[in-house]
Amino acid sequence: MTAHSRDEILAFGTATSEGAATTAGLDHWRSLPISQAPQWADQEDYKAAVAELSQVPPLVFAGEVDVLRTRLAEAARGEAFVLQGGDCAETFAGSTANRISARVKTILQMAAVLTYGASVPVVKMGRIAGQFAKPRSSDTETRDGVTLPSFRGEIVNGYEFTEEARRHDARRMVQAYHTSSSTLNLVRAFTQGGFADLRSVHAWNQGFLANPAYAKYEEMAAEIDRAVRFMGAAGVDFEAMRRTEFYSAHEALLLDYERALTREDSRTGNPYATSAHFLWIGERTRQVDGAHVDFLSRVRNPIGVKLGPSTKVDDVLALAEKIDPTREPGRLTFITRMGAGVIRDVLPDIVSGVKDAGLEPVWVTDPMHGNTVTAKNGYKTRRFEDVMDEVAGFFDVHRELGTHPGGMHVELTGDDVAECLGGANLVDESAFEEHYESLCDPRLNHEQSLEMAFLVTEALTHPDRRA
Ligand SMILES: O=C[C@H](O)[C@H](O)COP(=O)(O)O
Ligand SMILES: C=C(OP(=O)(O)O)C(=O)O
Ligand SMILES: [Mn+2]
Repeated sequence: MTAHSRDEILAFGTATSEGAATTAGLDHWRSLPISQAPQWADQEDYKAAVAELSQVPPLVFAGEVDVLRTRLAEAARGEAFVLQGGDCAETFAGSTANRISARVKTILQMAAVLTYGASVPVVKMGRIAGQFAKPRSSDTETRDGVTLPSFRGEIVNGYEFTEEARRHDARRMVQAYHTSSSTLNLVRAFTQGGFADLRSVHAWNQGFLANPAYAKYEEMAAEIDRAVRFMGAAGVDFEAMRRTEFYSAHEALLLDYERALTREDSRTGNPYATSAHFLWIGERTRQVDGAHVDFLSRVRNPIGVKLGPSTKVDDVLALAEKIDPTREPGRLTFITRMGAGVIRDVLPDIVSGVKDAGLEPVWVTDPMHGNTVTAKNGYKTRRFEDVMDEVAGFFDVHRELGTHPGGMHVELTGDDVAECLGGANLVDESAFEEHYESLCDPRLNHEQSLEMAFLVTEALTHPDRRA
């Protein structure tokens, strides 16, 4: 996140539909078909929550959001690489200092590997400080003959399998806001207060050096240390290295929440979603005439859209026309999540259709969501080799078409969990019982995340070799 002026902070007003012309359509989504919306149990609680959220301070500022758009424009041109990472579903209880710092540190380490190894600036973004709402394949879940509403993320209901916990409780939106606020406060402190200093690159390593990814990281950190000492001796001013830009992002699934946190930038009259810098539209809610696409087309934040294996080129062009009619650099990111088995077959038509239409979005790979399988013992999991194969397919397709592989979007944690199978320090199913913590999708653990960063660096520096 970048420094912002006092004027910018004061520049937000509550975005009312009666305001400037640009904010007039902010409630149009309410008249459109909507997927994955909760059914709030208590209307009074709902009204009170929305009223409260309409008055709270913004979590992010217009100036920061505008800078991020320019960074994404660089990634679209192939001048930077985007790294988005974090939980599938954040939790209130998991939003502790230790866990947040482990996640931020993991992203910083991966970014250091990419920046140092591939000499490319990395746009760092967390699925953090707001990633609380989950779309589900099924509205209900059945256990031992009992059927209850599915868990939809802690902003909607609780994970516990009881009728009370699974009720859609609008007061949770307020708790999600406050948890996002304290999380982002810590992220800002870490990334602006010296924790992200590249001179700490060594101190971020936390694992046993016998594990290959940690050993490799240690080697790289020693090289960076040497380079830093050399630059220091040569009189380089390190002040800029103490801080790093770090952006927040989540799926903009819960439109009640997003609408209530939208504010008008009084400098321009433009509406900004202030819940996060970057918002994306999920695979299940990207209908071009639906509520989510309509609402997000009206805020100034850079917008991502997930694209799954059934995506048609015409849908993609229609989404681009609706969300980015003026073709503003950095406005639009397509996050492809095809599945390792089909990416080489389905991605080329989409990318070439977009290229032929003269568009230049950021192309990001999400190698997680097309590769989910159920393990023999019932856990949702992903194989590290499938994840890496999708990344390799993504690089292959963009290399063949002459387009830019602009970044990756990964579900990961800084903790030593066992949720995804494989990796150099082999995780197998027997570890799930004790070390599977995710309430939704399986994440790469800390070591698997680092391993991925090394493999992707290789793909960026030697495009002829496989990731
Ligand atoms: O990230 C989210 C999941 O992929 C999504 O919630 C679907 O999961 P489900 O099939 O378990 O509902
Ligand atoms: C639900 C998610 O992804 P997708 O919309 O791609 O399925 C997610 O990112 O957690
Ligand atoms: Mn997920």
